[in-house]
Amino acid sequence: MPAERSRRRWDEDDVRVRPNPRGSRPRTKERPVHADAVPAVVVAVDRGRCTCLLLEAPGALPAAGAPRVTAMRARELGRTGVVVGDRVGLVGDVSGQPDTLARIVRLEERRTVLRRTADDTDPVERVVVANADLLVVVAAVADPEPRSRLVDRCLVAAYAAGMTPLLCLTKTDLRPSREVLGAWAPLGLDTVSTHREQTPEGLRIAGLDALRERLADRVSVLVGHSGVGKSTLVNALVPTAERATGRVNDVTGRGRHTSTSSSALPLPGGGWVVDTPGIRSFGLAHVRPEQVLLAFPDLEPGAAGCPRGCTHDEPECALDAWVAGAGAGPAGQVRLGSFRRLLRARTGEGED
Ligand SMILES: Nc1nc2c(ncn2[C@@H]2O[C@H](COP(=O)(O)OP(=O)(O)OP(=O)(O)O)[C@@H](O)[C@H]2O)c(=O)[nH]1
Ligand SMILES: [Zn+2]
Repeated sequence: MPAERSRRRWDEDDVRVRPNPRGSRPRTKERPVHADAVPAVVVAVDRGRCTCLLLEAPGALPAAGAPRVTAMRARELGRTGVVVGDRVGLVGDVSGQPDTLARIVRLEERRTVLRRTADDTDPVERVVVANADLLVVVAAVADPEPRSRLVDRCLVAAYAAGMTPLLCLTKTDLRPSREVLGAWAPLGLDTVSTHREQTPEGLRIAGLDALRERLADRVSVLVGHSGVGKSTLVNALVPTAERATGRVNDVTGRGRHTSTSSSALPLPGGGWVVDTPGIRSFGLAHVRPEQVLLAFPDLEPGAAGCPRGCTHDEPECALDAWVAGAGAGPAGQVRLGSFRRLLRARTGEGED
């Protein structure tokens, strides 16, 4: 009963977003009662205290060296939680001096919303990161073996969040990436790969340039199963991050370094990476078939003939006829298969 109640409460103030590939400017959700509020973005949340970076302009990305202000949510925001990536308005002491505290009086409407699922320790499905652009799905080609269902689930989470997915295959020094790419090839996913190599200076991660290019001037979130090399990547990308790397812990699914709070780290080349040590799975129960279909523009027109409320995975679904009539081109059948695989990945217990 309490879980059900809190979930409903959460849903009431939750922000609904539509995937917005063009990334238009966020609209203001709360009435701007505080005309003097200064724009900022939340880069870390720790027990109700938010570290915010002041912005030159409300829509801008923060500069790494922007003034840092600690702030608390004002009561007038109601129950709405503030998460990393939120764009906010601050009043009060915004000097950023030690022991000062500003107040968050405004929360801008979220352009993208990445959620994580309820779990044993927390029965409420929560927003983890707001306004991130790119979901980097990190999977190792080996050690640990790639888990296709988990990758599929991450992709669905990206589409549902309104974020662009990027597949990052790590450890290609252990096995050629083409051996594992087959499962995702029909999705036409943007993919990069990284590997470790021995240099006279020691071990280093190679292949980072392509990844850096994708991350530049965007806000990205790295997700992936424990041990795939996320911390190693973050350390290589953000030399000051110093995240602990560890062995795979098959029992807990976590590495040695576990922390529950997310934080955004500035990339030397511009842009931010959000480190979310807590995310191991996503809540996908809320994801509608239509949201996943948006990721398949070649199939989308075929759904015009579907019955109302079609799950797109039922005998009456018009997509089969559309594909059979070559409406989606020569790859239509394979694409439809991938679409339905992603739909099915939303539900059921298992791998993650
Ligand atoms: N062979 C090889 N090993 C790698 C590579 N990248 C990381 N590793 C190793 O893989 C192991 C796991 O790396 P981590 O960076 O800790 O993985 P993680 O995804 O952060 O894991 P958690 O912290 O448990 O979530 C470590 O022993 C790394 O040294 C790579 O490109 N090639
Ligand atoms: Zn249908």
